[in-house]
Amino acid sequence: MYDTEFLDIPALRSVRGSVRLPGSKSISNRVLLLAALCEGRTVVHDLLDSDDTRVMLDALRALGCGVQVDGSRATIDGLGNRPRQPQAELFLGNAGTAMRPLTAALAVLGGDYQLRGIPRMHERPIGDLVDALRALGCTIDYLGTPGYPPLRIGQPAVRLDQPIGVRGDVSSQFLTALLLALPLAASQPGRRDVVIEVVGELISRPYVEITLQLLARFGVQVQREGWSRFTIPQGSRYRSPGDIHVEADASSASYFIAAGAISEPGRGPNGLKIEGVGEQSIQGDIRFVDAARAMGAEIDSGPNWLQVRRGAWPLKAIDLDCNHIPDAAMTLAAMALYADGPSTLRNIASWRVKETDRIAAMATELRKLGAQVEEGTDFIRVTPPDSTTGWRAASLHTYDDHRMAMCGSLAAFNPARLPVRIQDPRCVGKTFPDYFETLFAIAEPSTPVPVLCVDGPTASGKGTLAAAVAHRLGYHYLDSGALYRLTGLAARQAQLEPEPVNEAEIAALARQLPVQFRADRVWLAGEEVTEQIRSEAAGMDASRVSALPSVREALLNLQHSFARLPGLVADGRDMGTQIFPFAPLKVFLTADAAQRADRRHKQLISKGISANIDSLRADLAARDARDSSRSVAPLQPAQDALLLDNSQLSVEESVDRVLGWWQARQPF
Ligand SMILES: Nc1ncnc2c1ncn2[C@@H]1O[C@H](COP(=O)(O)OP(=O)(O)O)[C@@H](O)[C@H]1O
Ligand SMILES: Nc1ccn([C@@H]2O[C@H](COP(=O)(O)OP(=O)(O)O)[C@@H](O)[C@H]2O)c(=O)n1
Repeated sequence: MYDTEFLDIPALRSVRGSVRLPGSKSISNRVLLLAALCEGRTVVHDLLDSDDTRVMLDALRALGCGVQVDGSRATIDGLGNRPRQPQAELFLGNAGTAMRPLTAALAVLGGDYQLRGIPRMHERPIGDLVDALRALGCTIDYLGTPGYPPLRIGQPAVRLDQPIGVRGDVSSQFLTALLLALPLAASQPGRRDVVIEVVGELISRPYVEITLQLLARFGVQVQREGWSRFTIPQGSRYRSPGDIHVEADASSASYFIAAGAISEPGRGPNGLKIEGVGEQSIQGDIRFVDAARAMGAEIDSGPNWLQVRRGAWPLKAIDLDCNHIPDAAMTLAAMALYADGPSTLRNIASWRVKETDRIAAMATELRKLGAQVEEGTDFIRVTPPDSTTGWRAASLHTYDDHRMAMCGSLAAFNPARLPVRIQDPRCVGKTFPDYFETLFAIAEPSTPVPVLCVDGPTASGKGTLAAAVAHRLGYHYLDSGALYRLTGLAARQAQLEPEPVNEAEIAALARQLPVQFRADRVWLAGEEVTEQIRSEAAGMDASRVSALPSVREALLNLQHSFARLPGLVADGRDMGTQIFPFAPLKVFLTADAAQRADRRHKQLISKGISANIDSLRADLAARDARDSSRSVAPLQPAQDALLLDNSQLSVEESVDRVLGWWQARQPF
């Protein structure tokens, strides 16, 4: 997951290959609650690991439920009809799929519970559900603004003699919450059928369909008359299905369906394969497939997969009632940027009470990209930017809304080849923590991947600066010196002196270097050598092998392979002059020699490596001299490099200076 302030996505041309998507949020949280409410053990497979599922798991633990998570598998030991903790304070973040059903279930079961969330959760209405539960005899108090969380739940005196009325036109989650909670009441001895009547027209019906299907998997068959009356038969009781698999998230699939539909056709005919969900999915958002087809996408499907490629181009504008796919419809708004005219998405009033006011947010952000957008209480109309002159490079605000961030990324496929900035990219953690990594793994950029080079003499602080800048930008990091250090070590291990007589053999080793970088650690042929290559002796060997032209040549492809989406910060001696000559920013970092020797001395001592300051100064001078005077790729600033002498600067000041230069080169 990108935990950066923003993420700059270079212009993208196409997607190809295959993606496996994380489990559905709606199914994951429903299944977790159902598993907690029944007796016995349920093993949940392919569970989504995200902010919203984590708050649900934490809540279930707080209620005394047995919860064990191992990767994407969770083992839940259910509570039966009674939480083991009669009193608890639950923090539910911004997860509507946790807040609403837990409110209903706990209100029916009774106890002393407080349910809270982040500030936005306290602005998301819950009054209709509370009204329905109070009419049923539940005790619920508002702890803040009436009609909104936080809530306090007490002991109920449940009455089932009347049908329970609930509004269906604000959020279908209220009905879902009652459907999940009321089997607990129906299972009590002597109780009667429980009848729920929906007041107003029910929106987002497919989500209710998911609820009904999952209730059936857990042993409760709800009878439904149209979409207005639901009966839970007397004596209904939750029974664990034992094992249950969560489908991949159909809403998450929508971004990749869209990407496949707008992706330039590649060399191969097949487009993008999406695994984990097929057209027969129980999730309502799978109907996004029809909308995408209407816009021109070519989509094939099998039992658990979709295959997408571009069909009509530009896409065909649509005018669609999106009530049945409220979440995935946001993706259509992004696809509308590539259509042949204005597209109108109707019946989407529920967007206004989601993670943010999504109609207003979408209108504001799409306008930044150059689209004309008209919004009403329950519709949005998007007129795309002119494909040759209308696009703008934009920094998109994401409103702590995962879908705004994922939709925004689709603007990177713009024909003007402009990058797009996604602010606060970590908000995708709500449903799809690795969304951007997944996108980058299958996307091809339409312009070279941006590279920021930091070159300079030994111990000037290149590695420190480059790694920090990479971290702040969410970019990959290449420590090219480590490759020469590794080559030096490989030569030693092969009993080869780092001398010109052995040049061909050392170059052969460098070409096949069995190296792996993971987190901050380095492996050579399966052996961890992170510390070993940091000694001054290893540095000296590196300097010697690096003077051999065929060794430099042999390491070229490996270095280029680090330039991957979304970008790279590379440090070394010749990043800007030889390896990435077209890099948009090159920094030549220096500090005076005494300072550098002193820094290196402190650095080695702090790592527990003994060092002598005098010999360090001498080594440093020798290395500077060799690196600067060698015939190939001598250490020197690129013509277009910016010089930074950090003798008097702290690390943070150097990082801020370089980020400032980088920002000045961005179009937003
Ligand atoms: N601007 C700076 N001010 C003070 N110390 C620094 C600065 N930059 C780096 N250092 C320290 O100097 C040492 C050498 O830095 P390093 O990044 O390993 O250099 P290089 O990669 O150029 O050999 C490290 O201990 C680092 O913390
Ligand atoms: N791009 C690069 C990086 C390192 N090198 C060589 O590899 C040696 C070790 O590089 P390094 O960056 O790890 O060294 P320090 O700057 O940390 O001392 C340097 O002394 C250079 O001779 C190079 O020639 N070209």
